[in-house]
Amino acid sequence: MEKQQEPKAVIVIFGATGDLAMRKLFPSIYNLYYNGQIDENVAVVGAARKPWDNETFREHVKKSLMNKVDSEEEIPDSFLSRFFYESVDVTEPSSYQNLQHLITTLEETYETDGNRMFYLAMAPEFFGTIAQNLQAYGLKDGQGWTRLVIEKPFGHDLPSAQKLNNQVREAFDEEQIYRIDHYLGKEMVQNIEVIRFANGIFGHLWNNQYISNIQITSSESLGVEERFHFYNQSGAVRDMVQNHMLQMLALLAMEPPIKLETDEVRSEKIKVFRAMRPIKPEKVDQYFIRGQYGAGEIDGNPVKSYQEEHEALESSNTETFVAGKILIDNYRWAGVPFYIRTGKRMAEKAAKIVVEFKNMPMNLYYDEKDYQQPNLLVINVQPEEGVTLHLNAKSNQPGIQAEPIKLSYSYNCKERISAPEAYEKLLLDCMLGDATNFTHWDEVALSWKFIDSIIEGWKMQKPDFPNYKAGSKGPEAANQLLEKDGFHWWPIKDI
Ligand SMILES: NC(=O)C1=CN([C@@H]2O[C@H](COP(=O)(O)OP(=O)(O)OC[C@H]3O[C@@H](n4cnc5c(N)ncnc54)[C@H](OP(=O)(O)O)[C@@H]3O)[C@@H](O)[C@H]2O)C=CC1
Ligand SMILES: O=C1O[C@H](COP(=O)(O)O)[C@@H](O)[C@H](O)[C@H]1O
Repeated sequence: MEKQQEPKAVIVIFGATGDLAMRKLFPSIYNLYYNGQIDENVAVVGAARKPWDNETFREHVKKSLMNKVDSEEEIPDSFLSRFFYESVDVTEPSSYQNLQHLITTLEETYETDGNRMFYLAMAPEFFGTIAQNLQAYGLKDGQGWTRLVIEKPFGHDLPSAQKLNNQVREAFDEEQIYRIDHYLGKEMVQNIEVIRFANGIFGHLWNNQYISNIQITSSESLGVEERFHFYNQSGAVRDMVQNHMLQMLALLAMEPPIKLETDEVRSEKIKVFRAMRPIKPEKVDQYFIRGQYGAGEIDGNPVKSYQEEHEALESSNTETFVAGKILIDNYRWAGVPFYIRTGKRMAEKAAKIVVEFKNMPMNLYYDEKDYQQPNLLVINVQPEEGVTLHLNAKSNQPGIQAEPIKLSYSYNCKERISAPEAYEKLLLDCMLGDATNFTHWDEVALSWKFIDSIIEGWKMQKPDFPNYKAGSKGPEAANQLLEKDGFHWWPIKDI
């Protein structure tokens, strides 16, 4: 994979007036600029239908940074002046001709070596059209590299993802396509590989001889907000499990790649997706459970049920919570359940991975009949970023010989500089030609295949929704899923 160390490019953001650009993309570009990771050889073109000019767009970009930067911090003109706006309708050929003209001019001014990044921050129904028009009107054929960043969701199921992929692949090569999964840009998700492959104590124990189960949780306290329309057609399994949760699972389960290179890492992840035991639709209830929140309370404030949030959601059968057990049928993981859990309107906003090690065969310090304290490796993905190792050590309490202790390391406290945001890292990776933390088509296809049969199983029966209270830990069935295997969910707070 060709890599380039000096980020030089014209970045075209389709959907530049939208929510993602405002909340994530502009602040990330600013941080890259502020930290000196991009400089004079980068220009940004915002493209959307609003009839804005450069000045209006620059004001909008400035506004997007206000929540992110110190109130004293002036956004320098040298930063804002590299933002340009082109009013386009992505379905109109003339839009691409105008864009081509602007990009070519900026390439000369900013000496970008003809490199072009097209970021599709638009509704998914436009992904294929834009890719094909970029090719048809010659925007893809610059003098340097051209890369296409595609937001999620990449399809709604395997057939639609396949159709979209065919459209995109008619115009772009796989090497040019950067399918974004922002969890792969998170500091602690990237840390999974380092923890596993740079530490003998974990590397040697990372298998079914020593690990009893692995739990991956991403819980949110927010509801569906303005995205209810999209979310109601998608649900938690498509919105979170098909992508973020399975990507974390793949990083936890994959074999060590022979090198830390894009193709090697991806190929190990793909093997994990191939080894996931398919869930037959008629057996879905044994492996996956779903939930939808009813009214409840979060931080002392009353919260409406999902169905009450908008009239379009009335009597909706869309799940806002999923918990599942995934088995990986290979030599390393046979018999070790990977439990995943994600939901909206839960008590906490947190993402966490807990690796539970098997108990000692004969523990001298804990009576077999009593509750044993297994060793846990906890990877705190967010909001705190860090790792905690749960061990047992001598107790100084009278009558108690051993007690659980924790060794903790928090990244948030490490240095004054905060960890870069996921989007920031991924944008830079794309400019540097590093696709390791983007998903290959085979990963997307295999994960949809796995998810589709779960959804097929769910379609066979009407769910009994709502089945968990907003502000709770999810439906009781999620606890039973683990209890029948002799396990329980580890808490997501204070662990
Ligand atoms: N927002 C988020 O937190 C997340 C979003 N995503 C994904 O990112 C993508 C964008 O999401 P989001 O920003 O929320 O969406 P928004 O609805 O906020 O923005 C959509 C953008 O598309 C533009 N647009 C719509 N139709 C056209 C058209 N025909 N021609 C040109 N521009 C058009 C709109 O601008 P205008 O009206 O001016 O044309 C707007 O800039 C989606 O794929 C979403 O799934 C993924 C993860 C999180
Ligand atoms: O992709 C998505 O992720 C967010 C959760 O991301 P996080 O970084 O805040 O954990 C989720 O809210 C959204 O529904 C989903 O589309």
